[in-house]
Amino acid sequence: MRKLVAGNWKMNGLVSSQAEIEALKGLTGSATCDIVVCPPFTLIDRAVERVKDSNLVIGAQDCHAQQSGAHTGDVSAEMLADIGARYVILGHSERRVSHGEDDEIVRAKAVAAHRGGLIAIVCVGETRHERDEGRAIEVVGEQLRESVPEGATSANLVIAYEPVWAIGTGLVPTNEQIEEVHAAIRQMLEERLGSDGNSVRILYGGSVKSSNAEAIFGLRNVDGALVGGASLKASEFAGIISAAV
Ligand SMILES: O=C[C@H](O)COP(=O)(O)O
Repeated sequence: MRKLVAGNWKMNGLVSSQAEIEALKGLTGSATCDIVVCPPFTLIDRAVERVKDSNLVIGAQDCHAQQSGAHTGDVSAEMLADIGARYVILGHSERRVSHGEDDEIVRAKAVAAHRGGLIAIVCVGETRHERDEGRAIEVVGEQLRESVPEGATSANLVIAYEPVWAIGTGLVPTNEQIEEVHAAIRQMLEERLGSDGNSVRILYGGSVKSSNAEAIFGLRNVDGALVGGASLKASEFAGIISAAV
């Protein structure tokens, strides 16, 4: 399966940061994977213009479940599609924790993403405590079952497995731990989507760097990465992308 490497800039980036996208274009012209950059809302419009005629596409980090209405401060999937975004990250643990987003909200947002024509990158992952209790697969399974909407297909859905304890910490699960969870996700996707579940890309996220990317991409059922901090610097992100063969 062709790999997908997505960069989540989180709440980072000013207009001047567009230079990183320009640099990334120059460094990834011969990449053999799909590449998505998800800057903050404020930069999406400009970023879409920048990546025209390149192999980069632009995504967003969230969307509202409704198409329009009295939702101060929110942005709909249709608005994102309207300015050229192609993907949207949903259910990131930073939103599940600090914005109280539960699986039902994530599912409603995924429905909205599909309605708006966006590809939803749905994030799942256990906390340290849940892993220590031996509940990682149970927790991820529950999130997956409840967050993935009817109508999901390999064309409009990507799953990102992000153990909460590995995000921004420099800690990475063992190869066995990653393979075990990704295999469980694959099985659940097959049960849910039939043979098409085999074609849904499952990304790993959490402290991915150019120095560990090759090993992670070599694991079974790892179809790419969702990269946070290391996506902010074009040269480092390009190093990850070049490992995704
Ligand atoms: O969305 C990306 C993840 O939260 C991973 O972040 P990180 O690469 O900084 O650990």
